[in-house]
Amino acid sequence: MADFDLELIKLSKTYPGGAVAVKEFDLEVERGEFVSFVGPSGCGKTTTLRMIAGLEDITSGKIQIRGEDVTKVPTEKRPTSTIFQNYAIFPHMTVRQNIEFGLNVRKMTTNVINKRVGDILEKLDLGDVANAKEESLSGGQKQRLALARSLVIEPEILLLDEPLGALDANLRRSIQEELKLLQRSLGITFIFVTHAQSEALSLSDRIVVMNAGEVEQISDPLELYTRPQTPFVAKFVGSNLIFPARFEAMLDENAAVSTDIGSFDGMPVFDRSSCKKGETVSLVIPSEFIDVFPSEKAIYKDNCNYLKGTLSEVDFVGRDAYLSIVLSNNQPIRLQSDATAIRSRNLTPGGPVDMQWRRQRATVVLGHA
Ligand SMILES: Nc1ncnc2c1ncn2[C@@H]1O[C@H](COP(=O)(O)OP(=O)(O)OP(=O)(O)O)[C@@H](O)[C@H]1O
Repeated sequence: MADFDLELIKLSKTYPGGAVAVKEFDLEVERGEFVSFVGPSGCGKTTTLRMIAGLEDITSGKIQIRGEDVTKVPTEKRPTSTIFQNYAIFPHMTVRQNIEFGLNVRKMTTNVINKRVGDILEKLDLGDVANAKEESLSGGQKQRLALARSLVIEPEILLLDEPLGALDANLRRSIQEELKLLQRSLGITFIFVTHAQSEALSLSDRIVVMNAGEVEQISDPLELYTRPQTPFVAKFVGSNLIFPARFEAMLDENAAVSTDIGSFDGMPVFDRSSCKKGETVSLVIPSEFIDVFPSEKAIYKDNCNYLKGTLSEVDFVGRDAYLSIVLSNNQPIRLQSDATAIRSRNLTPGGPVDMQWRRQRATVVLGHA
């Protein structure tokens, strides 16, 4: 058996009109991984998914599934199944008939069809609505029907294009949990396209961040959130403070940088030996790692960096606090913090504050956002 379930090798797509949608996309996915594609609208997520499904021709590169080159294999012969945002449920058919459809197309025997459909109806808790049509199904049931229809053909890879996009926020959260549990219990590979980075962060084993047809970073959610590799990812994922900076020198493991508002340091995510003094970099600090104190109450520690500012406003929204602060160069920033911690500090709008974070929490990336 091949090592990887799915391999994209320098996969590229230029549409006939000349639009370059995907550029030399390399990816290796292990069996049973949950991998999400995220990125701004038009960055090439759907095009990539459609190329994997065989719904879109590729311009160059290669797609391998379990070690076999499927680049020229027609969509119905690929071991993939796709779920689209609108589910594409046949409205004139019952739930059972919708699920049977793919098996009939594949000319399976009645015995196999009955067994598989019965199993999947039970697994996805659709038995009670087996004879219902789309119009009488809830959003969650439609979503499960779309899953059932895709899973019944026992694909090796399930491709999901914004499958939760049509659901309201509460239903979306509960279906997210179901989806993750189902994926784990089936052990099949999921490739998931979403606009919602929080969804990708909570569901995925790994996330691919795309920008203008190119891969910016492929990481697990924690790494992506805490160690962005590029200014684009720092801006796109999480809530980071990003300061344009110049590289000064390496201090042990950390890179020392200078900015308009002072000198700081952080973990470099570039080749340390090749970065030269004066090089353009950005200092990235996840806002969750920043503590804010009234200036007179700050206790200075060696393993931390500090930044002074003036608090202009605090908003409490449930468990979060949003602090608006103006820095010494008049730059306004906004920080998201824990409401309980902020309440306990008696911060006064208009007063001076000290922001503190552990040096190791900051990341230094090459280039400016
Ligand atoms: N059929 C097409 N013909 C020409 N250009 C296309 C076609 N489909 C997509 N494109 C272009 O290719 C690029 C990538 O589109 P794609 O739909 O893959 O992006 P996406 O990241 O999935 O966007 P969204 O999040 O909005 O769905 C865009 O610039 C888009 O305009």
